[in-house]
Amino acid sequence: MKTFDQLFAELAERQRLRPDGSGTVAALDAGVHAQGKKVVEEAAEVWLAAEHESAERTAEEISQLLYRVQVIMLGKGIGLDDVYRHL
Ligand SMILES: N=c1c2ncn([C@@H]3O[C@H](COP(=O)(O)OP(=O)(O)OP(=O)(O)O)[C@@H](O)[C@H]3O)c2ncn1[C@@H]1O[C@H](COP(=O)(O)O)[C@@H](O)[C@H]1O
Repeated sequence: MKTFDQLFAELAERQRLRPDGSGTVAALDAGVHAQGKKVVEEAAEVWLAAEHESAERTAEEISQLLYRVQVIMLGKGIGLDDVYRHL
């Protein structure tokens, strides 16, 4: 189990070290257009799961959405504090 902040730190490390086989590195290299499509896709899956599936399945989709949002943040050079100060 990990928190939003812990995942972000892990992904930032992937961005820095670029280990072979990292899906995050591939997603960052794919660019903002592909990253944005993934955010929209996962957001739609959250909505559909919330309407038609269990809370557990919905939570799983939400975790994937959070991951995709973090990829966008890293690609754009946005840190956690840049977002949190708007909350
Ligand atoms: N939390 C996630 C995570 N959530 C979602 N995903 C990616 O999103 C995919 C699921 O999304 P889709 O529904 O679009 O599935 P898909 O279309 O079959 O997948 P793709 O073909 O798009 O990869 C997963 O297969 C992963 O590729 C994630 N990939 C990685 N992480 C975590 O990120 C960290 C770093 O991962 P790597 O960079 O791969 O080492 C690790 O702790 C991982 O657990």
